[in-house]
Amino acid sequence: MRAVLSLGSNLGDRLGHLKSVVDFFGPAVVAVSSVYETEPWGVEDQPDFLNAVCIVDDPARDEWAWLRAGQSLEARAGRVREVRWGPRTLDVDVVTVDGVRSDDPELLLPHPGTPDRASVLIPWMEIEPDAVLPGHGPIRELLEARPESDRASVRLLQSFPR
Ligand SMILES: Nc1ncnc2c1ncn2[C@@H]1O[C@H](COP(=O)(O)OP(=O)(O)OP(=O)(O)O)[C@@H](O)[C@H]1O
Ligand SMILES: Nc1nc2c(c(=O)[nH]1)N=C(CO)CN2
Repeated sequence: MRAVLSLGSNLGDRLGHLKSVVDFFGPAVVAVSSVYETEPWGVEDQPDFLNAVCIVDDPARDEWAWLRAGQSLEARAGRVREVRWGPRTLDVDVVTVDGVRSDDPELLLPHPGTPDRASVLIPWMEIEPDAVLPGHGPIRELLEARPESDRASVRLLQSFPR
């Protein structure tokens, strides 16, 4: 199935952690955004994040397989689970998988944070400007609804290293 993944890191080798995901999924990666440096939301007293979005497609992987793969990459990056919205070496969020809707707390789809997060919407817009978030509408409109201060907290850093 086709999935939109949001990647984030604000500890250690931030760029290397994002790159590890794209390297791992290899030919399943359909598109990757640039890398953005973003001010932290949620817990604000923590280092800036690097964020990117990648689109992956693999007929052998369903939404659960994408979640588990992301979690194993987080573990490999040495991620320790501590504070909600706190600092992390690698965060892989499953944003959407085709049109799947899920209210299982282990796998909420679409990811409920998406409509509010310029750090996801801006990189996603870069690679899929006409995307629609199931149940929420066009991401272009979701982004336009964000306050300017929010959009300004997401800054283009560099193209994705491949
Ligand atoms: N769409 C999803 N993508 C990734 N994890 C999800 C999703 N829906 C639910 N989860 C669950 O969320 C938990 C991980 O939460 P985590 O600690 O990464 O939250 P967070 O990144 O701090 O906050 P947020 O989920 O708001 O970004 C995991 O147990 C996972 O099963
Ligand atoms: N800018 C930004 N802020 C965050 C992020 C993130 O990926 N980017 N992830 C968090 C963990 O849930 C908490 N805060």
